[in-house]
Amino acid sequence: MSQTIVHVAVGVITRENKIFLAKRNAKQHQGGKWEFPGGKVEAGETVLEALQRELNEECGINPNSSQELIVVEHDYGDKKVKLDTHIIQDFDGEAHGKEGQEVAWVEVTELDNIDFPAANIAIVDAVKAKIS
Ligand SMILES: Nc1nc2c([nH]c(=O)n2[C@@H]2O[C@H](COP(=O)(O)OP(=O)(O)OP(=O)(O)O)[C@@H](O)[C@H]2O)c(=O)[nH]1
Ligand SMILES: [Mg+2]
Repeated sequence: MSQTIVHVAVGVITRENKIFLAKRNAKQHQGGKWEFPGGKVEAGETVLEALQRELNEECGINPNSSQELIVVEHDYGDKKVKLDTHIIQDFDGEAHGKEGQEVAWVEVTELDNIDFPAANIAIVDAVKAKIS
């Protein structure tokens, strides 16, 4: 049976060679793993609108600009996702776990040691190539 692809806006929030990560709630898909904040693009929304909304809801920041980084499609078996990933260097507000989630600022060089969902391997490679 063919599955719908879930379109996700993902934000790589960065400052001084560090990246802001959040831990996924145990009950969520890929629960307990670390993620780049973001979420599903809703009907009638552009990716950038979804990115703005999700980063505000989840981390309390408002991006002033963003750059496209990579689009990753991945099939988890139980779910197919398309991660539309953007780098955010310029933002207002102090990034924090607004929904009570665990968060961390991690050096780019440490990203290889983080427990991410499988789809994120390609994102991490793109981040390392772009920021060092
Ligand atoms: N935000 C985010 N989602 C990711 C990443 N990697 C990855 O595979 N995903 C997958 O993308 C899908 C959608 O993301 P999400 O669960 O954050 O969506 P959302 O904020 O709208 O959540 P909700 O459904 O709990 O309201 C999930 O299946 C999640 O496992 C990542 O780095 N960041
Ligand atoms: Mg989310």
